[in-house]
Parts: sequence; structure tokens; C-alpha cells
Amino acid sequence: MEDKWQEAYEFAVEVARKAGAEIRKAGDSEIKVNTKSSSVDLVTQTDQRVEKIIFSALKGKFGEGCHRFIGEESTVDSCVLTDKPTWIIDPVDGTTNFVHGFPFVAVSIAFAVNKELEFGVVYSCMEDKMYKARRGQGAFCDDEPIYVSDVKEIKKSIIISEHGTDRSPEKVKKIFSTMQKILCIPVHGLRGSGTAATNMCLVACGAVEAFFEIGIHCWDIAAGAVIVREAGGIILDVNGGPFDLMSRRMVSANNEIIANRIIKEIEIFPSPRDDGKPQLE
Ligand SMILES: O=P(O)(O)O[C@H]1[C@H](O)[C@@H](O)[C@H](O)[C@H](O)[C@@H]1O
Ligand SMILES: [Mg+2]
Repeated sequence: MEDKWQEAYEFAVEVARKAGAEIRKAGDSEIKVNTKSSSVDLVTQTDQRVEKIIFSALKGKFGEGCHRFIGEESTVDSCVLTDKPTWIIDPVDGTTNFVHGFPFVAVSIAFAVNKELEFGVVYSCMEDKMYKARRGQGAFCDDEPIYVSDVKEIKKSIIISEHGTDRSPEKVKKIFSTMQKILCIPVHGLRGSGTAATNMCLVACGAVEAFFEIGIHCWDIAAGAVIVREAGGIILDVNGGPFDLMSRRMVSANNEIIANRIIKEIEIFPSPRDDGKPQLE
């Protein structure tokens, strides 16, 4: 049978590489910063420009009629996933890092068909590392296969989490209470790169055992989700149920033992879904 989405997968890698080069170049000039949902939710002209570059390349190749497009900078209201082939992109994941020159910034491009993620590409552009995975075909970094770590003991793990951009005191309290409990298990360490897409690739290549966050969006994690699964890991909801791309929360881990141990400590707080549907408990 003809391999229907291989061309799209290869094109996504090409586009991510070009987008990353644009980001690197833009980092050498003055960066103008605006804010979105809060004073710490940053956006720059580069985020908007790179999203346009990616979308026009994809639309030029695949046409606007047949494919749907969800992007961090152009999705105004809710984003509903349909059965149509859909591109889900974050042009600059780690905008705060980009603004500050903290060297972890990623271009994240995912593709879903019939609501199922088909492939994901994460280009960590400051490190020049290309992570990619296609459903059923393994995960790669710079064309070398990558695998999650085989650690099963939580006390031998490194865990990543982030603080997000909603700094309401009651949410921050829950985030820190969760982190305190995990730190005191004790785990070997807590880390955070400042980009969800890169964090998921760190799980996929075995550098850490798990990454969890509440408050991320579908464009932060769609590509990373394919890469983690194809590297042998799992993605769950923070309540232990199945992962839901639009739920704005997830735990990605090397295995179920680590994931469930983390889930035991997570203090869940409300975060409105990306698709506007009611949030689960
Ligand atoms: O807004 P960008 O695209 O930089 O992405 C987000 C990160 O990916 C989160 O992990 C992180 O916690 C922040 O919420 C950050 O906003
Ligand atoms: Mg992002």
C-alpha cells in the first residue's frame, strides 16, 4: 500500500529546520516582547513570523482545503480536533527562553489524522538537534534511534516539571506542593528546560524519567507525544486516565511504574481545555 503520510513527515522535518534557522537568526537582533494571557506569557514578532512561514509552507504544499491548521499564534478561540488531517504547531516553544537567551528553544510540528497523532517533529534549534517520530516507526534524534530510560525505581529518577504562565497564588502553591512531595520521595533531581516539547524529547532519549505539567497547550505537546511513545514511553492524564491532547495536562514517562508514582503526588488544579469542552476531574 502507498505510504500516505511519508512525504508530509519528511516535509515537516525540512520546514522545522528552516523555521529553527529563522529563530536562531532572529535571536542575534533586538527582540521586541509583548504579552498574552499574563505578564509572564511572552510573545515576540519572531513567534508570529515563524508561524506564518511554517503555515505558508504547509498550505503551499498540501492546500488549505484538505488540511486543517492549529497554531499557537493564530488559534484565537478553542481548537477542536476533527477527523481531517490536521497540523498542530508551536513555532517557538520556549519563548521566554528565546527572549532571555536561555539556550533551549524548539519548533514543534505534529500531524494528526482521524484524531490520532501520525507523526511529530521537534527541532531544538539552539542545540541543532532534530527529534522526530512516526507512529509505529520508532523515534530518532538526528537520525539515530532513541529510547526511554529503563529505570523503574522512582528514587533513581530525574523528573521534569514547569511552572507555566499562570501565576495565581493558589495554582503556584499546588505546583510547589507537588514538586516538594516529589523531591522528598526523594528523587535524584528535579529539572526543567522551559520548553515542553524539549522536555518530552528528554524523556524520549532517556535523559530523564518523566515530565509532567498542567496548563500546557496541545501545540506544546502534540509532537512530543508521538516521540515519547515511539521511544517506548507512555503518556497519561495527570489523574491516571488516558491522555487527552486537548486537556492541557499530561504526564509523560519512561514506564507506567514511574508515571503512576508521580501521579500519586500531583495536586491537580483546574485549567480550561483547549477545545472548550468541560474539564475532567
Ligand atoms: O509559550 P511557549 O510556547 O513558550 O510554551 C510553554 C512551555 O512549553 C511550557 O512548558 C511552559 O511551562 C510555559 O507555559 C511556556 O509558555
Ligand atoms: Mg509552547
